Amino acid sequence: MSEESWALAVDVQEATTPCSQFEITKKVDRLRGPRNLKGDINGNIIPEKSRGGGGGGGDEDKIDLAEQSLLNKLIRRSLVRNRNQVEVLQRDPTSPLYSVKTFEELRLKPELLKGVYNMGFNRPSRIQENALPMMLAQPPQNLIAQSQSGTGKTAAFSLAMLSHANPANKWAQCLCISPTYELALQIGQVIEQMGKFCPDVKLAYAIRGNRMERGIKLQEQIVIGTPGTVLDWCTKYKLIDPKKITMFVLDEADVMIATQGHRDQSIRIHRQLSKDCQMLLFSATFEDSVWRFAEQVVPDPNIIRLKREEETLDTIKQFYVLCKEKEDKFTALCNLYGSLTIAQAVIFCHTRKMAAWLTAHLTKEGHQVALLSGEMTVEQRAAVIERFRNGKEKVLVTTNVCSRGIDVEQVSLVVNFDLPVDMDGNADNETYLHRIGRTGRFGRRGFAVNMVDNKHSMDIINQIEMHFNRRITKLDTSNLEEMESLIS
Ligand SMILES: Nc1ncnc2c1ncn2[C@@H]1O[C@H](COP(=O)(O)OP(=O)(O)OP(=O)(O)O)[C@@H](O)[C@H]1O
Repeated sequence: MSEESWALAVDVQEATTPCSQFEITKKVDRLRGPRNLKGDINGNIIPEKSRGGGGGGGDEDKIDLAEQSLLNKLIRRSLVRNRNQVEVLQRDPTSPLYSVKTFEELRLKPELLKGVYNMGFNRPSRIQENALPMMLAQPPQNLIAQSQSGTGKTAAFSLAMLSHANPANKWAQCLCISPTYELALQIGQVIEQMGKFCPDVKLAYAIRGNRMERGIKLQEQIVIGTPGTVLDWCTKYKLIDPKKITMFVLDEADVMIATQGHRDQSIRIHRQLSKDCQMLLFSATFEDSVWRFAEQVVPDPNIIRLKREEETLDTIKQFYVLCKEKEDKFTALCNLYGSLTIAQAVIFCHTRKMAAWLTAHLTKEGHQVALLSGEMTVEQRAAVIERFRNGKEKVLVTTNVCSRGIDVEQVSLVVNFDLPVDMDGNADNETYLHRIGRTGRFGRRGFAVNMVDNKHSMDIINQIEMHFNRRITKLDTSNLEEMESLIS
């Protein structure tokens, strides 16, 4: 079928049997069974291990778990919203369950409390309410805590380590391992900031490049590092006596086990610790593999979980536009943009090449455009997102690489210049949800426009419609009146 005729066929089909296709695909979807959607209204980047960005095409961006995590940290300004209840599973269900509503209730050292308030924290976050009393309890309790990125885990264990460290003892007492150099530095910054008024508590970084003399003993009470270097410091250089570590923190367990060699190194470090050492493990996700690892590292754990908030398409109007080729998509995009009052828009392309092409053309048309793609460093990506967030550019063109990284409340339009597909070329519903889920946040109305340029992409739209059971309406961007009446 030629492009003209398939577009016509779609028109005819829509005009005559408006719901039939919708119904059929719905049935197919039911047969396929439910899919595992991990919603996140906060725009967190979620591991996409199983996906390669979809559908072939050469230069699509791949996403690295540790990079995602770092990007989240770099662009996050505050706690993410989560209205779900925290689930607590106590090791000893008969012991009373403590939770705190204020930092004062934790009876912290005044200098530490000052550091917490100095960071602008007024009250504990949802996960901190339960995790902090458990981490600070006497006798020490082991903990496995899972909640999405941005809910306050790092701040919680930083506070626990600062509270636990005894400045009178000049040896390493708290050991924290993190999957990468950059992530370790980020944690270190939190500890330094929070411990600003506790000058006697010192921090050492066990990361590559930080060369130490063999045989001397570390004087610092807190050590943060990556598994390889920490292992060297414990075994080869003997800078740390693992038996004197009384608090062990394993951060980002999901990222850790996804990184080659880190799982085994973490277990080797763990084996050297004393049986009485308090074990704390944190993870943003909790697949079976993470859980199995957690159980190995944390005996007799208390477990705290905060489920993600489900993302919803309820407040989002979804459309598709029939186009012939990329130039046509571009014209449709310009029509759309010219006729609507749009605060800010995010446009998703499948490949870097397409994103670069679109950015160049939009810029030529006089739009202020930001481009985000995989060849940039994480810091560059964070800077682009920051500029966009501050309204320096009104349009952000991007590939899958940050489909979940941007948390910009003023985005009212998301355009799928290329539709999200999985490696088999089928609709990638999860990515679709995350892309357009960033409009219409917190009860605001948002619009999503999908560019459809062949029969296959029309099939994808149908698959998405059925999956979410939400209508995606055809939009004619050359008909201003129709467009205004639909998008209002
Ligand atoms: N009690 C609090 N009150 C206000 N802000 C907080 C509080 N706890 C943490 N924050 C802030 O919220 C943001 C997220 O916190 P934090 O980094 O601890 O979360 P996280 O769950 O470890 O996420 P990630 O793994 O992505 O770092 C940070 O900007 C942090 O400064």
